[in-house]
Amino acid sequence: MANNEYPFVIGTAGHIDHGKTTLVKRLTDIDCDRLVEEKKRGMTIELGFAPFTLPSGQTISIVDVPGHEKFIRQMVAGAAGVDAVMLVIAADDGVMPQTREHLAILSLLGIKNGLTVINKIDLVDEEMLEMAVDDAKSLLAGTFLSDKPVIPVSAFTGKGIEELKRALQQMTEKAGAKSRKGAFFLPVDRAFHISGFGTVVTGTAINGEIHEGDEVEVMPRGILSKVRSIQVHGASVSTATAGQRVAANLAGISLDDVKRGDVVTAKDCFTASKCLDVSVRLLPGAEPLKHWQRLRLHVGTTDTVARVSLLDREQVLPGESSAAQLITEDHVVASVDSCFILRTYSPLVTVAGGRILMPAGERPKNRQMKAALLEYLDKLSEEPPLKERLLALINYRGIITAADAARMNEVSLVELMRAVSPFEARAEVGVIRGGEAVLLSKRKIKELGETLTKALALFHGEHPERKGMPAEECAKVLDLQDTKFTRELLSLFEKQGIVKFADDRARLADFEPFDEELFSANVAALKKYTLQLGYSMPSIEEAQAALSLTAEEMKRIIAYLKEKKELALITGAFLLFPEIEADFKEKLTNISGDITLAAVRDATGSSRKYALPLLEYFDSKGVTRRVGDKRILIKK
Ligand SMILES: Nc1nc2c(ncn2[C@@H]2O[C@H](COP(=O)(O)OP(=O)(O)OP(=O)(O)O)[C@@H](O)[C@H]2O)c(=O)[nH]1
Repeated sequence: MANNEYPFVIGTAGHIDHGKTTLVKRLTDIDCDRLVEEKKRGMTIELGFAPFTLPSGQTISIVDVPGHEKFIRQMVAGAAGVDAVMLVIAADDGVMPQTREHLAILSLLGIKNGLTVINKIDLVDEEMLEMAVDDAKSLLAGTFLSDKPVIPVSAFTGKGIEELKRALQQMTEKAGAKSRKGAFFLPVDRAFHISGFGTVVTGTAINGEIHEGDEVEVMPRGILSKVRSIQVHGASVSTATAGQRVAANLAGISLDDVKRGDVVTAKDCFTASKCLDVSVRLLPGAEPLKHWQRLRLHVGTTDTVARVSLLDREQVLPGESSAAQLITEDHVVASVDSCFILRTYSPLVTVAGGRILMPAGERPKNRQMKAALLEYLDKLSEEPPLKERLLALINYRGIITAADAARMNEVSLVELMRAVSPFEARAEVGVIRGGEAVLLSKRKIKELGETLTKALALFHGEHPERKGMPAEECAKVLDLQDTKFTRELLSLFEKQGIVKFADDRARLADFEPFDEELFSANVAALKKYTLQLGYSMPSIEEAQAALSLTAEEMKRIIAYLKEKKELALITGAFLLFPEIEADFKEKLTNISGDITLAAVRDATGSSRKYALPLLEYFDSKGVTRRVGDKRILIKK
């Protein structure tokens, strides 16, 4: 960029033949009606950019937006890169229908700065001029131009032009260019081939900058290319900045790969989508906008068919705004905060427009998601600063990779992490850093924490012998694909005091950890000791004393063996292992006569103290049935 060049773009608007092109020529000495076809038809059909030197010596750009109703979509394309507008009204004609429509569209496109020029004053007398000015002022009332200058000129004779130049300088100084930080975004308004050169695209850069040699992506198809050379206003440069009119020669792609409506962007920064989250405003004179109404959408240089999904109402009334989703027929690549226009088909009339809140939206799958989406879009409608946008996104999604959050907000990962860090410090957002960084909302952490603590309580009950749930199992419980991520999450839970995480296992904070190996050894010792005693089975207390176990250890071993059905406690709290149970059953089967207590005692070599409770236990299990003082074997 030359030193005195300032990335500020003024667009023209106004009714056909009110003298926009003549005025731009008068200001800049450039005839934007340069195409042969335009000359033939006497109309501007291609956006014409002209460098304009302010009285201060600074050079800004004027884009001569065509005036004919048919070419409104080109104005939308141009307006996306416009900082201020010059609305031209001919003094002899006054306010005309297209003056009104253009003003409405400019408001919808979010233009906030500008001034009004009353042109062709050489054709009217004082009184007519006064009327034209009054007429203009009543049109401007309540719009962004109401408190801005209205300057009478004659593009033809040059009268008033110096005043206009000064007013344009003041406007530029006061307004300042739009903030255009962020990833490079260039909606393509023309693509053509120059032999010996290759494919060239032109457009107004909306965000960021590009340099010679940069890798870029042609969206929505995601075709990668390299910037071979760049021109700004016809001069070769090595860097082009947002706000400038750019021609870029793209290496390695053919003219089939890129067309008007595509977007040349920084690599991996934008997402092509068929669902745009927006704030839509219906023009005061329009018919009510119905849910699922099919309209023509213009955004940047793209136009396509879109259905308007109203999230919380059946219709939007004239003059009202609402959060909505635009469901498009083609993939659209839009930048956050860019403006759009909706037009009916027949007649082809602009009815609504608004701002894109989130370019890659998701259709809500249920009522709860819809409510969350609405809350999120309401927040975005307030045009919050980045930090709050991010918090709203994280709260809405619950869990999102930092890379996705950065892409959706068109900021670098570094900027994103910086913006998130105060929330992390206040535990409003959880950040998982191992591998790809992931952001979690407080609510999501709570939900996941609750799911995990419930699962752990069950787990501890079922596996009292185990120290905790392995990380892999936790991943399944939490419905997370990635165990590595789960481990990081478990560490975060530990930091927040939700669970304990050690030796790759999670356990409830109040669950007593213990040595699993020692536990297994104790289980084996108990079994060995009990089986050695045969039919003189020990009570819990006897076994505990014999093996020198604590009451707590014994309790855990018994719970573990019972859970695994490897131990039964029979009346009087004797320990019965399955081996003895099986042996007892076999012995009963082998008794040739009646199964009496005496016969059982003899067969097992045990005393009444053990034989009777064993028989009663078998009765309770339905293996035997007592008839008088005998037993009948039911299950053999
Ligand atoms: N007398 C007079 N004629 C003017 C003035 N400005 C423009 N004209 C004439 O008005 C006609 C239309 O001017 P343009 O500059 O082409 O108008 P435009 O608004 O750019 O028109 P479109 O590009 O078709 O939208 C031309 O014949 C101009 O010579 C002016 O200040 N005084």
